[in-house]
Amino acid sequence: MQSYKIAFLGAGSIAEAVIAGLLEANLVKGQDITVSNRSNTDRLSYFKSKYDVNGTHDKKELLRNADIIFFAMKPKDVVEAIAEVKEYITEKQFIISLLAGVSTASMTGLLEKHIPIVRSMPNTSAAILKSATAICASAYATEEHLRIARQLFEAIGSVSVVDEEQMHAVTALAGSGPAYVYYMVEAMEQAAREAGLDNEVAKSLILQTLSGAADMLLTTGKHPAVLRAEITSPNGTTQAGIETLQNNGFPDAIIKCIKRATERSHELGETLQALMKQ
Ligand SMILES: NC(=O)C1=CN([C@@H]2O[C@H](COP(=O)(O)OP(=O)(O)OC[C@H]3O[C@@H](n4cnc5c(N)ncnc54)[C@H](O)[C@@H]3O)[C@@H](O)[C@H]2O)C=CC1
Ligand SMILES: O=C(O)[C@@H]1CCC=N1
Repeated sequence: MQSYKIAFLGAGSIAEAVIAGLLEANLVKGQDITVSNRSNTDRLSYFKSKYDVNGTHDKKELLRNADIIFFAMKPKDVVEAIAEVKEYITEKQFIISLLAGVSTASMTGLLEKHIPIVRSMPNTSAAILKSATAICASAYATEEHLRIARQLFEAIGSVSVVDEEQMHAVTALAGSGPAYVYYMVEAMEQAAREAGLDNEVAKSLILQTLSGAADMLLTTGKHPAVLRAEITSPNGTTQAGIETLQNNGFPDAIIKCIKRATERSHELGETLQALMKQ
């Protein structure tokens, strides 16, 4: 891949996961990445020492040589962030937005110029090259911008190209998705503790079970219901467990969870639009 100078506006969890992944994949050199945040100097020092990237609070300096600018602040902070940097961004650069809920049209409105934007939704598994990322292009992004973004995200996981309206559901499913799995692991660990299992033994059993199940889905191509049936002996332990999940609304809770997170993504975008009208 051609070498690009990359700037990050925001140095939080997702910026770190993406940077760690890009460096691990050897796609970008640390010295070609510059990171900025609102004011936390310790956090920039952490990035510099851990990843050998550049850090600055000087937004002009950050953007001067950047080919690609990652937007990685919270949605509520994007108005202030764009106000601070818009005079330094040119149409020759392009933005990769990681923001949940925020449309490329809103960002273009705030930028007041036709900067190409590729809206993206990775997840924190980017750090180990296992992100499930979806991307879409703004009205001013070309196939070439989409191709470059795709290449970057393919180095750190899988990439799906979607319509922008679908980004809300994508965010609920895959952006937030790892957190739901971690929550389930927390519950499994608690159950193991209550059953008197040694913590280390329980952890090893749970993690191998999860990773084995994910690999079974990936490698066999079988429908999850078929794989589930293969485990469920009539009147056995699995049947008893699954019935308990059903009686406690497990499928319904998961469906509601993803619907509510999708709705929340819409709300984040609407809050920003209301702010822009003020
Ligand atoms: N955490 C996650 O798993 C994922 C988060 N996202 C999106 O990424 C964005 C960041 O999320 P996190 O990393 O979790 O947040 P975070 O709170 O960990 O980091 C936000 C960063 O933005 C910086 N920031 C705030 N205002 C700024 C400004 N005006 N200029 C420059 N930097 C500024 C903060 O100092 C901080 O470094 C959000 O929009 C979120 O929707 C997307 C995919 C996954
Ligand atoms: O919780 C959030 O809003 C962000 C978006 C996807 C993951 N974290």
